[in-house]
Amino acid sequence: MGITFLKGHGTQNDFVLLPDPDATLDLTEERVRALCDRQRGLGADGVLRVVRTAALVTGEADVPGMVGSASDWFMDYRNADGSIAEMCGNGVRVFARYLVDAGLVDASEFVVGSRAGDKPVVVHADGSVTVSMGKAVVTGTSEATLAGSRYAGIAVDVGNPHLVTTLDTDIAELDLTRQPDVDPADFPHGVNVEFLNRLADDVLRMRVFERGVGETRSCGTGTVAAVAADLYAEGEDIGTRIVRIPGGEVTVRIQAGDATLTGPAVILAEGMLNDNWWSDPA
Ligand SMILES: N[C@@H](CCC[C@H](N)C(=O)O)C(=O)O
Repeated sequence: MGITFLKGHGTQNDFVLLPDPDATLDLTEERVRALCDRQRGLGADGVLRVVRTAALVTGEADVPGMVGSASDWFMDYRNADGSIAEMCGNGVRVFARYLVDAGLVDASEFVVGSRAGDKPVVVHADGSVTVSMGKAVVTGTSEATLAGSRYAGIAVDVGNPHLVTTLDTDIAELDLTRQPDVDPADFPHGVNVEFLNRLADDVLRMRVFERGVGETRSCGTGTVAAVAADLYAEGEDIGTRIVRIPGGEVTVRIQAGDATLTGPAVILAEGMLNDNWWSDPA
């Protein structure tokens, strides 16, 4: 029979989508790791399981963010290493694009459920998607160490944890093949680490080392954290920035109590997973 999958990306942060409306798929860590592996699997930064929220209410009642949700569809996000994360800003935009393209939602504005709560989305005619991420909260300061250099950073909670460092030197020179060291006391559940250059007052360049993945070509929550940290450093509460990442660019607008993220969201392929491989992903 096979298991349907789709492949999508948001500014080259790429995902395998698994439509699972009735929440029947057994999505183990091993299966996620195999799916995301770029040699033995399809290759992706993460997996988006597409589940009806009502199916989780009866089937997986302990999923955070789902209780009291006004959503019809829940984004069950997994990192490439199989770990679960609370939120994925690019993922939710790709998820919304899929729901509309597949005819599962007949509206351009709706709510997607996630472990970080309901996220309102707007699917635009030009292919881009805006998500309201809620409030990005500056939680303190810390530092990251990379190749012996220490970088002061601002910690930001966007539903998931981030540490944003702003450099005077060119971030293109950084070696992000290795995970930056951080203080585990500050980040007991790990952290996504962003490196920024300010190109202009309203334009940032960013690279990111994602928790549970490694360097990715974009991170939606990371871009929101970056703008929140940049505004904080400038002594401002609200503002809009274009964030250039290796996979393209997004626009982040921070207002009182909310942050919106806008950028492209693409579904590029659909296929079937072999049942034998799913039973025993080699
Ligand atoms: N790429 C995502 C973030 C995915 C989760 C992150 N790796 C974590 O563990 O918190 C995004 O677009 O936000």
